[in-house]
Parts: sequence; structure tokens; C-alpha cells
Amino acid sequence: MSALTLTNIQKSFGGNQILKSVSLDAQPGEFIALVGPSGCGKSTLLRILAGLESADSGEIVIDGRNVSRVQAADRNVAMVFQSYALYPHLTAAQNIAVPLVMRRLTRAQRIPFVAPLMPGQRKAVAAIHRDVREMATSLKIDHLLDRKPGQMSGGQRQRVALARAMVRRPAVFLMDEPLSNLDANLRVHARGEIVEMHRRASVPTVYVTHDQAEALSMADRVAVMIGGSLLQLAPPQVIYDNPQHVEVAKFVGQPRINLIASRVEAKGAIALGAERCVLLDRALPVDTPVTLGIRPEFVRVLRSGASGLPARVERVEFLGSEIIAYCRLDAIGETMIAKVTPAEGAGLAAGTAVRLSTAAEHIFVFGADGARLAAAPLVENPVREAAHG
Ligand SMILES: Nc1ncnc2c1ncn2[C@@H]1O[C@H](COP(=O)(O)OP(=O)(O)OP(=O)(O)O)[C@@H](O)[C@H]1O
Repeated sequence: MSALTLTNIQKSFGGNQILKSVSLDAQPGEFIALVGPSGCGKSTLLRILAGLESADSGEIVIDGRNVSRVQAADRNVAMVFQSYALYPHLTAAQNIAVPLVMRRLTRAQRIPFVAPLMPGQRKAVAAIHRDVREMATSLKIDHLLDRKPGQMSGGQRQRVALARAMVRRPAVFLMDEPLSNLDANLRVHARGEIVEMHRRASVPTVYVTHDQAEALSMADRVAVMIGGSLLQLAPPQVIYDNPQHVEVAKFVGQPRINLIASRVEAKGAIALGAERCVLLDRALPVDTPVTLGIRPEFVRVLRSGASGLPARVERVEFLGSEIIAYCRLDAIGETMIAKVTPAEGAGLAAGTAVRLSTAAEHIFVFGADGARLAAAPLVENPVREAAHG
């Protein structure tokens, strides 16, 4: 049984459909990264999951219980926000204790001065202190417990916010860009910490980010959302190696995937430039527009020979372990990006005449609606031969 299931969630704001029938599931202990460009509806989906916003239609089931109409406080869902939302006047220990105090103490047990006189209050407070300390130890923030948020760094505040979310052992963890306020180095470090923390807590997590590197490096599965639709939900490597939509292919990968316009030819053949390279597995009318996608690491830059697409290097970026060459195709004037090793790229400079080739099995074909079309490499393909030759 899934720990969390969202089915056909729809949401509009003032006539604008923001979520278009989104369905998603998380298995027990699974880490799902929800990625997509700004404004695609990630935070709205998370807020609906948390119960902070209501869906127009659709169903949310957590641990087998339909919580679609259940109040946020009763969903047993913990959320960590971008801003951390710590109380500035409380210490880290008091901040972490807040959800336990709200759950375990009655209203009377919380009244200052009177509370200690209430039956059971001392025992409950002692248990809360113990749980806060245990959580702080496991996240290695014991030394921060007496500090207020103003006396902590961004990374430390973020850990306190995580501790506060984890301390009540929620059924589901929701995180909305929790690292976006940290500087680049700290972000990479904090990624590892969150993954480690998640592994220990083993609570299903939905983690919203617009950073593809964060999503690919942290998640068990990545959900790519574009324009209010979930286009693909799959493990990071499948998302990268086998994108089912052109927008998914564009969103993951650095530098960005090359996209070249083409058209269906007779018998479903498709050409890259003048060279026919792949064959669709179903017949589409001749001249139907398609888009070919080729990842930069599969573009080979040839200095001699007659095969491959003639191009001219426009710009070269040296990145240490790799070289990025931006090449303009002579025939169609579009730029193709190649990622090559320093050895392969040695001597490349703006103006160098080259030929670009790729192995046909690395070419994705997308239809006019953006969906991936099944295709196979054409045998007797000069582009392919050049790539292997
Ligand atoms: N309460 C609201 N009223 C009207 N429009 C809203 C409301 N909340 C969100 N929107 C709109 O819904 C769309 C999706 O917003 P959302 O915050 O979910 O996007 P997002 O993918 O999380 O973006 P970001 O990465 O920038 O945070 C945006 O166009 C936003 O302006």
C-alpha cells in the first residue's frame, strides 16, 4: 500500500487552472522530489497536501485514510517552509517543542504559572524535553538549543526547522524549497544532511524544488511538473535517460538538451539535417513536424571527414573536466551544444569548422504536442556510422 496517494487533484484560482488533474503516489519511506519551473503549481500542490489549501476536486489518501476533507492539524503531515518560519522570540529548544506542546498539553496545561499545578503537566513537559533533546542529538544541534533564531546561521536555522518538523513523527514530510536561502556551498552540504535525515526517519517525503540538480541527486523518484500537469514521475536516471516529454527533457540536464526541428519523411523516417537517422515505430503523415532531442554529451565534434553535420564553433567554455562547445549548424543556423572531454576539445576555438555527429540511439523524437514518440535507429545510417567510426 502506498503511504500517500493523490488522485486527480484539480485547482483553479479565479478562472486560471493551476493544477490539471495531478496524480502522484509515494511508497513508505520514499523521497519524491517535485520539480518544475517557477509558477507551475508545485507549492499549491504541497499546500493542498498539507491541508492549507483545498482542492477543487480529487482525493488525498495518507496511510490508507482519505484526508481530503480533514483539517490540516489532523492530517499528521509536517511541513518545512523556505523561510523556516521559526518564532524569533523562542530558543531553538522552544521552537522544536512547539508541535509537541500543541499536541500533548491541554489548553490549561499551557497557561503560565497555573500550568505546573495541573495534573500530569510536569510529566508531559519532561517527556517533551526528552524528545526535543533526542531529536537535537540526532540532528547534531544540541549546542544550539539555547540560542534564538537571530543567533544562528541560515544552515543552523534550517536544521532547527527540520527538527521541529520531525519531532512529532509525522506520517508525511513536506518540504518547500528548504535550502533556497542557503549559499551554494552550504546547499550542497545540506542536501546530504537532509537525505541522511530522511533515511533515518524513513518517513515518505515530498520535496519541492526548482533546482534539477537537487532533485536528481536527492530523490528516489522525481515528479516533473510543467504548467500544472505532472509530465513524468520516475527515478532520476529514467527521467534523464528516458524523458517522456520534451519539457521534461528540457528541464533536466546541464547544459540543456539540444532540440532540432525536423519533419516526418516517407515510411516514418526522420532526418537530422540531410541525414536520415531514426525510424518511427508508427506511421505518421509525411511532413508532420517533430523535434529531435540530443543530449550534449552525445554530440561528437569531428574535425575531418565527410560525415556529420557541417557546423562552425561559436564559443567554447572550459570547465576543467569537460569542455562545452556551442556550434552553429551551417544548414539550419541553429546552435548545437557539445559536451566533450578536454582531449576531444583541445584546439577548438570560435570559428573552427567542424562536423557534428551522434549515435542514432541517443536521439529522442518528440511530437508536436511534446510527447515522446517511439523510434528506433535507422540501419545504414551514415550519422551513426560516423559516431562509431
Ligand atoms: N492564492 C492564490 N491566488 C491566486 N493565484 C495564486 C494563488 N496561489 C498561487 N497562485 C498562482 O498559481 C500559480 C502557481 O503558483 P505556485 O506557488 O504553486 O507555483 P510554484 O511552482 O510553487 O512556483 P515557485 O517555484 O515560484 O514557488 C502561480 O501563477 C501563482 O501566481
